[in-house]
Amino acid sequence: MSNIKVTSLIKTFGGANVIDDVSFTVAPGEILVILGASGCGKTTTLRCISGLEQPTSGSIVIDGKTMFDANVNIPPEHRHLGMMFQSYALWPHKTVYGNIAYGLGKLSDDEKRRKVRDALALVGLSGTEDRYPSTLSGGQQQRIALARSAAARPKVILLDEPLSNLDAKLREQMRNELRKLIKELNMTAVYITHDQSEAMALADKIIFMKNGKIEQEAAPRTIYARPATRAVAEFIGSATFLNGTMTENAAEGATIDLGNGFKLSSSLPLSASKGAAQVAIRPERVKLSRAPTGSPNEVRGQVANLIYLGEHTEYAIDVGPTRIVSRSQLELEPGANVFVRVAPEDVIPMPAN
Ligand SMILES: Nc1ncnc2c1ncn2[C@@H]1O[C@H](COP(=O)(O)OP(=O)(O)OP(=O)(O)O)[C@@H](O)[C@H]1O
Repeated sequence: MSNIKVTSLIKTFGGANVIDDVSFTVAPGEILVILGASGCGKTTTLRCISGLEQPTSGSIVIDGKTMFDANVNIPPEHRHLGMMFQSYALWPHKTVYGNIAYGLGKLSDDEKRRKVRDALALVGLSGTEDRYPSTLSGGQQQRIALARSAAARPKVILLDEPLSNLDAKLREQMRNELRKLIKELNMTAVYITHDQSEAMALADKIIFMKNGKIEQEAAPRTIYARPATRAVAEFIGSATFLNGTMTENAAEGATIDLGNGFKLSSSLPLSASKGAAQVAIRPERVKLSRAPTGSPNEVRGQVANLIYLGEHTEYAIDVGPTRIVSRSQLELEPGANVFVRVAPEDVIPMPAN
């Protein structure tokens, strides 16, 4: 069962497919985050779901009802969606009550009052009906904006970078709160952002988009530990990419020879069958020691340079002609000899080009 089903979605602007055959589903109560660089098509996808943008082709089904296909195009106001967009700021000249009640449409005054009261209780701001947005903190305003989106109790809420106007600290606090509230309200959510840590913290599932296509769809942990492509590995966290020659490749794992006396084994198979191969390793997974530990994938290197970052130091280690980045708490000087190791399960195969 899914609450949102997008199938073969295409949107063309001026002859170019900015959404290029995108399909995904969102389960009831799930938070889907669409992540990707500016211009990858996130907003356009969300606008198609909301009905603000008309797709070129494809279909969109929400809660079992077809909202768009070749024969149907339900207008936004009849899709019963909650929307929280960056550009939908609160009206400064309306009270909290006025802001929330405005979106409720044609209801009796009593019903409106009840719904506003319920929505404010949900976000923990009961009793603020008569206040103006400017008398509330940034975080409280954000909660009012969510109350406004949720007041009609939509099953599905769409959020487009709703936290981007907040400062870093408040942003972090609000994203946790937002996730909690969406879960408490039992809403299905599609959230778009280009901030990877926001995506990680909020999502049950992440879709990574590039050039209007989905590069990977997976749980946050999987996206981080098993990025499917170089673009995903680069966007989420940082990584060193190593090229070598594959010497072994089986379902239980693979070995690539980096050509500097360092053979790296991976506990995952490589997608190529023979020849050149590429793997990625995360700096925080590259371990350093002054003496060898006897672990697999261990090699001697030399500290080329370092950046002290407080909780750890980022080292560039030269292993022959290969430079590997490591984040370590070890204190080493430039030029120091060091042993570098990376567990086979942390050697991530990249697709063959
Ligand atoms: N109305 C339009 N007319 C022409 N091109 C458009 C229109 N809307 C979007 N585009 C183009 O479609 C592409 C995708 O835009 P979209 O806004 O969906 O990207 P995005 O991933 O949300 O980016 P951002 O994070 O910057 O908002 C961009 O190249 C954009 O220039």
